[in-house]
Amino acid sequence: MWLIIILYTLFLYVIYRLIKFWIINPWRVQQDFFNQGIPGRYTPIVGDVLRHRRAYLADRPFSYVEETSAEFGDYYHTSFGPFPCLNISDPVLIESILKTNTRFYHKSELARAIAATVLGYENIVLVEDENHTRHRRLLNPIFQQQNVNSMIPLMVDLTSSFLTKWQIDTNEKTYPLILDVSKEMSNLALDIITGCVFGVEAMKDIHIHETIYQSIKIASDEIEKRIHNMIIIIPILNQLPILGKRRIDKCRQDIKNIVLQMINQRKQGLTKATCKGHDLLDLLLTAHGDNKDQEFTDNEISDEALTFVLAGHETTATLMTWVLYNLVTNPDVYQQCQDEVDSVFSDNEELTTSTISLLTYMEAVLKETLRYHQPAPVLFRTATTDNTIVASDGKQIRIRKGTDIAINLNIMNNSEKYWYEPKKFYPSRFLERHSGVMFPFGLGPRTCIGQNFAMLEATIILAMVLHRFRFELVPGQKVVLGTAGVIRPKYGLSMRIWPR
Ligand code: HEM
Repeated sequence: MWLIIILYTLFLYVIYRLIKFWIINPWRVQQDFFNQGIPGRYTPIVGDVLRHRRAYLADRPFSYVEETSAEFGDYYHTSFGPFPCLNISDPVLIESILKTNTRFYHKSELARAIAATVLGYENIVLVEDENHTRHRRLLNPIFQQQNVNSMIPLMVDLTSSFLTKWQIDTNEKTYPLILDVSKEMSNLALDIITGCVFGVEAMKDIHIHETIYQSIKIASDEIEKRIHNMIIIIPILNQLPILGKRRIDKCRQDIKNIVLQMINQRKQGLTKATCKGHDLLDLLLTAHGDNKDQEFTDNEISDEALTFVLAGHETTATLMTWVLYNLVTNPDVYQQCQDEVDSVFSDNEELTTSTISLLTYMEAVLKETLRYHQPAPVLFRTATTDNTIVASDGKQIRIRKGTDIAINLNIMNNSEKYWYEPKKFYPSRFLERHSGVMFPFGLGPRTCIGQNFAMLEATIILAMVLHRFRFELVPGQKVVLGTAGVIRPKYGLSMRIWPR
């Protein structure tokens, strides 16, 4: 009898917790927003998940956010399943969350669930508070401009050997090549980041190369599927070894074993960096800030190395894919960029810090692409404590602990409030005085640590690609923004390519 009562009570308790989690909590948070006069929409249980999904399936993934922002403005509340969310695209609020009040905000459970699937929790992307400060203090020097600049020859070599794959004998009349530049840029960015992190010698080892490449590709595909079927946001279920989780765990373990083996070999002096200065693995092995006791353990080094690869791979590949698209769809811009590249290469010049600094229009093209097709368009945070933030119109917003914040950077990038003719791809705005605001690499203490690296890499790739090849869009294809953390084209991006 007692056993039945206990089981029954337990059952009621579980039901109560579920109702509290799925219905009562989101309702309370959203009701609180309504009471403060903040616009928004409350849909019990599913929240706006179905609206997101409909927009994605209709090949207009951003239409949902665009339409909702147009309806409610620069701050409004919705929920994503059981997660109540304040959506913001107001620069003052963004600065408040990412910079001024950063101690009240952690990475959101959703962002954590996605990143931790492959990276685990002990890496710079996911550690919080003092632990993050320690990681950042040790890692910041690695990405100082002089260290990054010392990798220019390596980036040039890696890009050059990748591009030989596009160079076939012209007599074969096989041109134009028709390639999915989205895939090509993904492979090229992976070559560069793995070469710069682990060294070219290590990546020439077929076993290492295949394990890392295959594991990253399989894990990324599985994660993308788990984002779209929403399994990734469902607590407990997302930990079960089903729906790709087992495959992802295996990839994670395979990469980890290889990276630990590489660290061991580097420590024993069996391998060395192949660039003029140090590669990122060297720099990680010697990172100890002011205090030797603060050095990273091998496990941490392995996690950080993999973090650089994952954080720096698809982001840069996405930027390069959209920059090529923006060039071929804007012939005047393409021509101006091409002229600049040709003038730099005219005297058989090589790419060095000084020749790269001459590519000012190209820099503007890259910046305009970051505005127009921001690779990481939405950042997520969760409030760790009740607090109040103030919007640019002076409105005070009380945020309850546990509320998610979706920072819609792309809405701000495309808003007439901040940009002149935002729907136009117009790189020259970055050569003129402009009052636009954008944060393509985030803001505050968690701003992208690899941004110098990324901009340098993007400039080198674009300069070399334009110097050697000519591009045209394959007509008639469906070019659609995809969303899985970064905005790669959903159906790829086919281009015709000729040597110059
Ligand atoms: C165009 C290329 C890139 C873009 C658009 C980009 C964008 C971003 C953004 C927006 C953040 C902030 C995330 C947040 O606040 O939630 C970030 C963080 C980060 N990025 Fe990048 N990134 C790029 C390339 C790279 C590269 C090449 C690397 C490494 C070599 C890298 C490593 C990181 C790391 C480690 C963090 C976490 C920093 C922290 O939490 O302290 N990123 N990135």
